[in-house]
Amino acid sequence: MKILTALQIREADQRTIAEENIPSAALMERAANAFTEWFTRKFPDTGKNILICCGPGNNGGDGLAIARMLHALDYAATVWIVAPENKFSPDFLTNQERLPAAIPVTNIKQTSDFPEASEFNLVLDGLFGTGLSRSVTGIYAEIIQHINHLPAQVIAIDVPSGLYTEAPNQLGDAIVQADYTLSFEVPKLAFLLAQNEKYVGEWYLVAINLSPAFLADVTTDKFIFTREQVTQIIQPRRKFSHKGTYGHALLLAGSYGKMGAAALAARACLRSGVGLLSVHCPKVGYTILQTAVPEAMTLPDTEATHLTQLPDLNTYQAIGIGPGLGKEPATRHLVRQLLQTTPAPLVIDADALNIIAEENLQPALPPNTILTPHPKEFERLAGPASDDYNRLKLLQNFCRQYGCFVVLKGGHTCIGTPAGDLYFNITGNPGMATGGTGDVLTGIITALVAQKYSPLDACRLGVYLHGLAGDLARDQVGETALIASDLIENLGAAFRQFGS
Ligand SMILES: NC(=O)C1=CN([C@@H]2O[C@H](COP(=O)(O)OP(=O)(O)OC[C@H]3O[C@@H](n4cnc5c(N)ncnc54)[C@H](O)[C@@H]3O)[C@@H](O)[C@H]2O)[C@@H](O)CC1
Ligand SMILES: Nc1ncnc2c1ncn2[C@@H]1O[C@H](COP(=O)(O)OP(=O)(O)O)[C@@H](O)[C@H]1O
Ligand SMILES: [K+]
Repeated sequence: MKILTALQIREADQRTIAEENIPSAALMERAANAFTEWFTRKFPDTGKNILICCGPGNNGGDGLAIARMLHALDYAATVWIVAPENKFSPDFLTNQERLPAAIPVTNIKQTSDFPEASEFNLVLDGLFGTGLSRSVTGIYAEIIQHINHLPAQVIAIDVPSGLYTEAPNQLGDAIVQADYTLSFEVPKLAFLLAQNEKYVGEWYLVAINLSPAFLADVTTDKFIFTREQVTQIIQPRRKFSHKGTYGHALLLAGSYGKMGAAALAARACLRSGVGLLSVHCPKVGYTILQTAVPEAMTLPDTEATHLTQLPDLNTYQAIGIGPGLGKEPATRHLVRQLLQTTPAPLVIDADALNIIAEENLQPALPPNTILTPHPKEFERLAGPASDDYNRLKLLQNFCRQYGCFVVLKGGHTCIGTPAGDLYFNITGNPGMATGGTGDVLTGIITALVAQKYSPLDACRLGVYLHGLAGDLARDQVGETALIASDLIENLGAAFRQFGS
């Protein structure tokens, strides 16, 4: 699914109106209908007092149409029209004419127009949508502060008012802090970034059937990957296949006190369909791994506490390195050697990433290598980012410069490709913010690479299924008690959703 800019969304609206030969107010009606349908399912209690704040543009027009629809469904709707300049979009005016006289309306042009405090349970924010062109000031900013201080749940129509859809706001900008954002047809980049969490809340998309031809043709470098795409990527196992069909993976992982990371990565790798798995670990890990993961073969290093020597690398289809590795001098040397000599594709995580950053080994990364940093590890590799938008730019530049795939982990994990494209994930939950879940992801992606998925498909499939396993685990134990092993236990159920 493509992530579009505000400008592209405006073009999509216009193309839809032209191709269907409908008035623009009909598209607004469709949007308002879609919003109302979602709203009545989410808030079926018609006893609630609903305030609908409308700005002067089409976002306000949506608000007026929604007010009319909610009124017809017996909800108690009150409208505030905030427009100091008395200039309205044509579709706003159309919907103002259609507003039933029974709905109370207050026109607000200045602070003294503010009504006496009333008791609202819900506020629908229709001040500004994708038409926002500058920071909000004056009476609009006052209204936004007012909304943010009301003890009511706030639902943003299309976009939280005051939030730019694809660029950072200025510090101190007035922005609506929504509990929910219900957006039309396409996701906006702003929704996917941690810095906007308190404005966007939980976000949902509703279809308004924008021109399929336009959506197919429009170009973007930012995407969300969907369940449908995962269905297309995932390969069923074949009847006459054998363990050789699904690849032999090697994991280089673990050090004294961190063998758990190796065990988690190994178990996740096996649960993700790899044919054979070997784990190269320090000698202290031998008994631990043979006991915790009997399905894996164990190749002990000559050194007790950390990895010092590469094993023969010639029998593997994928090599994963990093979980629990430590940063001893001999291990640093091993990482450097691996980058120079690997005959198989690499998946690199954790301390292996830190070693690459500290030793400035980025230029030695073999093409199409997959790196799986969290934001701190990425900062060590690519330098500090001024904000989440800037971090995405650094991500694109890094992937282009070194010809690699980077899985930048977080609430919406983002995969960068050597072509500079970005793919965002929508599965997963905050229960996964716990030690070891990243090691699980390394194991999953290594298994998928060993099974000959392309690097991009291995990343997309791996990240999606990892998050889905987390969501299934949450259904069982909740978010607080969730631990990394729960993800592994739920990988089977995640794969089974795709018949695999
Ligand atoms: N036919 C369409 O174009 C459709 C539009 N839709 C709605 O229309 C919205 C976009 O509407 P508009 O393009 O009218 O824009 P908005 O309603 O977001 O903004 C209205 C106007 O306010 C002005 N403005 C921008 N920033 C301002 C600021 N900081 N202070 C004061 N004034 C400011 C601009 O001139 C802008 O055009 C979408 O978010 C969506 O809610 C939906 O009804 C679907 C159909
Ligand atoms: N709030 C969150 N929502 C969804 N996924 C999350 C969240 N926090 C962390 N995760 C996921 O959990 C994993 C954590 O990995 P990482 O930070 O490397 O932890 P560790 O090294 O301790 O295993 C990543 O895949 C990340 O996307
Ligand atoms: K809005």
